[in-house]
Amino acid sequence: MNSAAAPDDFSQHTPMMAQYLRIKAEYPETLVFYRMGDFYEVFFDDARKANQLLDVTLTTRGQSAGAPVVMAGVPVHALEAYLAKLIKLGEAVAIAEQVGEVGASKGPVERKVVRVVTPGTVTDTELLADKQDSILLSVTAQGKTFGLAWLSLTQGQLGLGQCDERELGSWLARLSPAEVLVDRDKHPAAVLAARLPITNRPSWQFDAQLGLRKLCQQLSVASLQGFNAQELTAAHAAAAALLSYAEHTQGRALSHVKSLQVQRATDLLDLPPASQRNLELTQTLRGETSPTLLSLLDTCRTGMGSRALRHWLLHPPRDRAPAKARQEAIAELLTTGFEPLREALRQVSDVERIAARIALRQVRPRELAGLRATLQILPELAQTVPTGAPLLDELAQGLGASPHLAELLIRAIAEEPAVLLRDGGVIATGFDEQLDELRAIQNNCDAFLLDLETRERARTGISNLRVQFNKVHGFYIEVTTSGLDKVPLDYQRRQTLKNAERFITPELKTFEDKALSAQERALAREKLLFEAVIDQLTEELPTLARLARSLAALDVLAALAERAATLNWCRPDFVSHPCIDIQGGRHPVVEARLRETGGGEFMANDCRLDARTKLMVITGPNMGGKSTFMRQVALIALLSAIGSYVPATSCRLGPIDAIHTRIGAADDLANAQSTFMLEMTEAAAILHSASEQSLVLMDEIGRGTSTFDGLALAGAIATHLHDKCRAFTLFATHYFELTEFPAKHPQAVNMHVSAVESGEDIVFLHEIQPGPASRSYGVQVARLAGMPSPVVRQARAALEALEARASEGEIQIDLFAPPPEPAPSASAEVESPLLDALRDVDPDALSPREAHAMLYQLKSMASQRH
Ligand SMILES: Nc1ncnc2c1ncn2[C@@H]1O[C@H](COP(=O)(O)OP(=O)(O)OP(=O)(O)O)[C@@H](O)[C@H]1O
Repeated sequence: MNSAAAPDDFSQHTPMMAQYLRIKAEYPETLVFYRMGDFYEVFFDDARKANQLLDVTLTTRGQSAGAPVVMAGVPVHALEAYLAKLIKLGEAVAIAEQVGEVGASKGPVERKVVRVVTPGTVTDTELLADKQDSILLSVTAQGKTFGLAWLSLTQGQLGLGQCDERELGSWLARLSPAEVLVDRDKHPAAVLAARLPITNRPSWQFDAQLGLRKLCQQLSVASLQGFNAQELTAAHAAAAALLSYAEHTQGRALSHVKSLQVQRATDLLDLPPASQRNLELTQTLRGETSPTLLSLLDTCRTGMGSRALRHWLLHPPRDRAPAKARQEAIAELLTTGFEPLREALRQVSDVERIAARIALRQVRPRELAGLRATLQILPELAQTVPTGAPLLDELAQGLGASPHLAELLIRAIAEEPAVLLRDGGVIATGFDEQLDELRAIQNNCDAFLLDLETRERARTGISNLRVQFNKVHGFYIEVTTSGLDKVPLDYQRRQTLKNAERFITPELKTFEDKALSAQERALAREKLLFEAVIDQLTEELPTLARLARSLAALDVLAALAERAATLNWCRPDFVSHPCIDIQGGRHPVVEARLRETGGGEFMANDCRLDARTKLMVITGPNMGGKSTFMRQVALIALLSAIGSYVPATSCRLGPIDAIHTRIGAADDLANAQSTFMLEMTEAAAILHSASEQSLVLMDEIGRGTSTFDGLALAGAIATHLHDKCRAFTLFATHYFELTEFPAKHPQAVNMHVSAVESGEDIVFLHEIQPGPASRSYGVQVARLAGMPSPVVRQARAALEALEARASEGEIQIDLFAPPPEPAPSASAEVESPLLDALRDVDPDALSPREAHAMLYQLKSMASQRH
């Protein structure tokens, strides 16, 4: 049977199945974990899914409505591990707990969904990647405009943005959401292409007016004017679905979500998905997290720092002011020393996530102890922040979290609190008189029981009589079989064991009532007090959020300073005129890998582009270092934009608005059939959007098709980039014909990667030098790669023959000639004397001689025209 298609009338089912199906009907697209004793059970289709995804065994038990009940279960204690696995797979899980008293009413215990865990809304520390934020994104289209609204529940931050269809891919790559909410009837192609976990929501939830109202309510404002977001109606529509979904999964209002950021694509340096991928910023081309630029940079001491660093890297501002402020801070840290700050940061707990969990009232006692420890070391930590750079001063101020917060936590929370509140022992002694009294009763238990034992032994003469307690039977006096004849009359039998009897006396019963109720009351009291502490902490959420931001930014700055010092990087200079002037530039990741593997020294290279030289045609052998050189220029530009130092001896940069890359790489393998289409699609996108301030990397464009096609396209693309986009372009190619390009294009130059031949071998120098490469050395590279020698010999002979033939019958084609005008369309009214003349001819009126003359005249008119 299919549970999703189950009818609303569940009366033919067993009471428990009816209850389950009622819950499931509310969560048709979510796996429902239904608590039964020590297990969470899943039924029917959910069970089959769990069986596939989690490898848990399918069973059938009994029947309901005449069909066997298919089920699978996961043990309660292993829930987190299973949830983590499901979240990673992009699944959502609704957890239905037993909320009623056992036996309180007829039928099954009442159950309710207490939380829904989805990839974009998880807040459990165990389920979240330490170094990555979990973003929930909602996307919807209004006409041609796409509205985006996103939320980081753990940061308590909302974001809004709008873009057109072409830009949507960049937004998705930049935000890299864990879950995307879309209108169930309209799936934007870019969302599907990005292969992100999708959650369908009904169309009516994407309502702009509702969204605006919800946003205002959430942020406690009358309008969004103050955020410059009043007009973003498409984004409001996305926000409507976003907020209702987030509230629905948390089962409560999101009281801590109080900040809104409006992102405009024009504020950021554009990093399209292809650039993020090709430059291996956060993932290698194979999809691994290391070695990448982020893995090299991230020596942060806290998860907050690592997450902020990732954010900085994917959101480089175009405005240079923030980068300059960060540079200044790094310079100060380099002068004064960053190690003490980094050492202090080691002891800091994840304030950002703890704050979110306070807001969602999910915080655990130990997390509060962690927060307390962090608050206590803040004054010491603040001492390690150098003064002098405005940004550092501002961040140091953010560390001045109110001392009364630390004080509250010291007073309220036990030194080493229990893991769970329900175990007790969370509130510190001395915080609450009533709790202390209740605890004293419990603590006096031991003394009372010892005393009673001594007294009863004396009274009865049973020397091995024992007074004890267990959870099931409470307090009792145990007498072994040998002493049973001495048992007094006031002993009432409680339980019979094999070799002993257990009794209770009126005195012990009275004590038991007092002790047990004291324990229960103490637990209830602790719960109440804990809630009150959370209430007080909730008031301080803005302070905690500011503290988290300051700690994260300090961590990133200290890590960037450490990287600059360890890897010998320099501080880039920003200028207002167009230029990319890098001296001694290196590719940081390739350099680090060479060092790790003992692969030799990295060869540093310069790159000079300015208003007069905007395009480099780079030639040279495969493996010569072309791709590495181009990528390093892009990475240096990006690192500069985020305020980092860069791997170079000096660097001067004018304004840059985008980094576009077209690099054929591993994606070619994955999409073998569409390689050329992909290549052209990416190239077309670049030609459409690159501006004079963009940096464009074109690596071997045209290699996905036949030589002539490829060469012709490469020539035309280079021409467009040079003449129309006028972007800073690094154009690596294996088409030698393109080395002619600079001769006809004043802003282009030839560069090549050097290599020397020694005998039949080739040695790569990895040095970028002016001028075109002398030849391509393909055969030598193949030999290096271990190609069998007969193949190398045959290839060499064939190459010589081809070269000889080419030089004999060389045809000169102007690859870069301006394109011909498009042919006039048939319908267009074209002024043509030839056509006019032809129209005037009356063939029947012409003598053969005249006809002959006319033919000559028309022919001569036609050849004049072309
Ligand atoms: N500047 C450098 N210094 C030292 N080694 C380098 C340098 N540049 C590249 N290399 C080494 O050479 C290898 C090949 O470089 P790269 O992939 O950039 O060559 P390529 O010219 O783009 O080759 P292909 O045309 O086959 O893609 C790199 O993996 C690296 O190990």
